[in-house]
Amino acid sequence: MNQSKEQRILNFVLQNAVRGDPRSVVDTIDRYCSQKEWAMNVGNEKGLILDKTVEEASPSVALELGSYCGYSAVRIGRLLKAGARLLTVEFNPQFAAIAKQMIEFAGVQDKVKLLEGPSEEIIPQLKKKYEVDTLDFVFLDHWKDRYTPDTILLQECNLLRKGSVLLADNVIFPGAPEFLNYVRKSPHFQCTNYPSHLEYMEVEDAMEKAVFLG
Ligand SMILES: O=C(NCCCCc1cc2cnccc2s1)c1cc(-c2ccc(F)cc2)cc(O)c1O
Ligand SMILES: [Mg+2]
Repeated sequence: MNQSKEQRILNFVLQNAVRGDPRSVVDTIDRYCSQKEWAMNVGNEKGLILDKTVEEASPSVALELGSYCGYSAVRIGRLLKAGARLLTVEFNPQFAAIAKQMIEFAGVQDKVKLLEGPSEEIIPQLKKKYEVDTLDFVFLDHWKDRYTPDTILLQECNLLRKGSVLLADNVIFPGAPEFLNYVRKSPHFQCTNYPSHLEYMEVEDAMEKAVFLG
């Protein structure tokens, strides 16, 4: 049975990156996906916006929706302070298996926990099953039409506190127009747009930061 693209990306990392070195894992994935096969990692240009937002938020508890191969989970995990943790959610079992191995190879498995399942099932379990009080940082990178319902669900589940930072990928391409409309019109969010480009391409894209005001 021939390999999936995601398996080829993981194998390239296992053979070319340095075990326990998150930076080398991130750089190696970017090298493969810019030179060999495009893949929907957040990439290095938007990755720098992600880095700055995470460093500014300095989260104790972070959530990622959409793990894919684990690129942004490793990118976020490497920046977390001692004792801080990232919960990353993936619903595709094949992608989840790749992401788990990527996270372990990078050496961030003590800070990053991968949860398998759809976001609308996992989010309501975060408080009781995963011992979350509130989320300091949320990276939205899953189905673009789930950004808005899941942002509403996070509020309904009392998972956001004054100052919680949401960062959404792909608000221009593939696009999340309904999410932009929702957070920019809501009195409960302070929004900032970060123009960028689609990973590994010269196509316009952007990230949107939405800070919860309580
Ligand atoms: O779809 C994208 N990401 C979501 C896929 C994961 C689905 C999930 C649903 C779900 C539900 N619950 C929990 C976890 C999860 S994970 C995506 C797509 C492109 C793209 C694709 C074609 C193209 F030509 C140009 C860009 C670029 C990107 O940066 C993306 O992020
Ligand atoms: Mg994305």
